[in-house]
Amino acid sequence: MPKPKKVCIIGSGNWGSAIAKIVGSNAERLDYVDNRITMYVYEEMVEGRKLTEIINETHENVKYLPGHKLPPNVVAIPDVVEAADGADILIFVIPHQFIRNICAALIGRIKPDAVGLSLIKGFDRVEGGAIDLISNTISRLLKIQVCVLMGANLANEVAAGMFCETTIGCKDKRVAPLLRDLIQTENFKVVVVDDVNAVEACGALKNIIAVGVGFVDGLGYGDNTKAAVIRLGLMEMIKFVDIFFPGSRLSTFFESCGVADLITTCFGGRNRRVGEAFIKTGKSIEVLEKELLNGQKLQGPITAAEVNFMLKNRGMEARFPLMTAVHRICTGEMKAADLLDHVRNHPEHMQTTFGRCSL
Ligand SMILES: NC(=O)C1=CN([C@@H]2O[C@H](COP(=O)(O)OP(=O)(O)OC[C@H]3O[C@@H](n4cnc5c(N)ncnc54)[C@H](O)[C@@H]3O)[C@@H](O)[C@H]2O)C=CC1
Ligand SMILES: O=C(CO)COP(=O)(O)O
Repeated sequence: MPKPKKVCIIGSGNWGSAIAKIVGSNAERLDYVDNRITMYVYEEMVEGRKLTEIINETHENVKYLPGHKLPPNVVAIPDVVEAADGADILIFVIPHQFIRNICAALIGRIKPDAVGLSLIKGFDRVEGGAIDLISNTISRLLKIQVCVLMGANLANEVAAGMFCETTIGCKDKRVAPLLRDLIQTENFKVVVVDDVNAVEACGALKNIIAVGVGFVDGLGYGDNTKAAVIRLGLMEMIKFVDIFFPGSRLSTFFESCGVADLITTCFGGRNRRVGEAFIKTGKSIEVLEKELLNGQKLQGPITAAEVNFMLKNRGMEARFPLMTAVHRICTGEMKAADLLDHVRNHPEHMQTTFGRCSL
């Protein structure tokens, strides 16, 4: 009988805690998974007590997922090396800006045959004026295989057990069922596809579009305008994947990680909410993140900056007017009121089978 697989969750924010609830309870019934799930918690004081102590005593992440009990087999650990010690499966779920520091601490300290599963949405700036997928960065630094999980998964709804779907991107046919069964529940349905790059790129890019949709809401435009911006955003996502991840499949956009995640984030996500508040209050993104999110981190504006970094370096900003406008509005380079002018002549509007009217 092989030894049960040890699982470590690296991250304990809103999504990290929701996924800990699922993985902890699945571990209790799966005989090939070790019952003890370790969860790395970035230590902080909450009302005079350490967050790890609160989680381990009350089984609730009172700061990032209040109102939901974690299974008692989920153990909060403030040291990432200790949490990951001996783990066969490492679930990465931290805001993407912290991934390099976390990996730096783990280099040479994890099992060489461990498998990673990244739930992280964002990109990493790399040499040559480019950006890379977070899973590639983890894989490169830690020298392990890294699969991804992305989907229309607002954490609070998942934690409440409301039905949704998700997408795992995994090329390894032996690993895929293991990850699926570790994550899947009656109300959290997993579809596995092997188009890993597209799955992850969708998850990262939709956060930029959601910020733009927040601007649309803040400016008081209607639902038709919102739908247009979502559609143009989707077309830019497809074009981005087509250019930078050739060989990806269009069908992946119809999985939960694609259109569905774009829709849910553009209606119920933090990026949309902060985008709207940015317009209505005139405060900076950084200030609003602090004021509205109670320690949770916004991914859209920094992802917009990462994408723009590469598009600018390659002279491709004009091909992605919506993503470019979102970045420029966030940084104050462009007035939000000019958003629609920027997308009115979107390349998508030039795609017509008919030529100019000659009547
Ligand atoms: N919240 C959601 O509904 C969903 C989030 N995601 C993605 O999951 C990833 C993680 O997001 P959440 O769990 O929502 O986190 P969060 O935004 O709720 O919480 C922030 C987390 O970062 C930690 N942190 C703060 N400073 C840190 C540092 N210097 N080093 C390491 N950790 C630090 C905090 O302790 C906290 O756990 C992101 O990429 C996000 O886009 C994906 C799907 C759903
Ligand atoms: O990724 C998400 C839902 O799948 C959450 O989006 P927000 O970060 O905008 O809340």
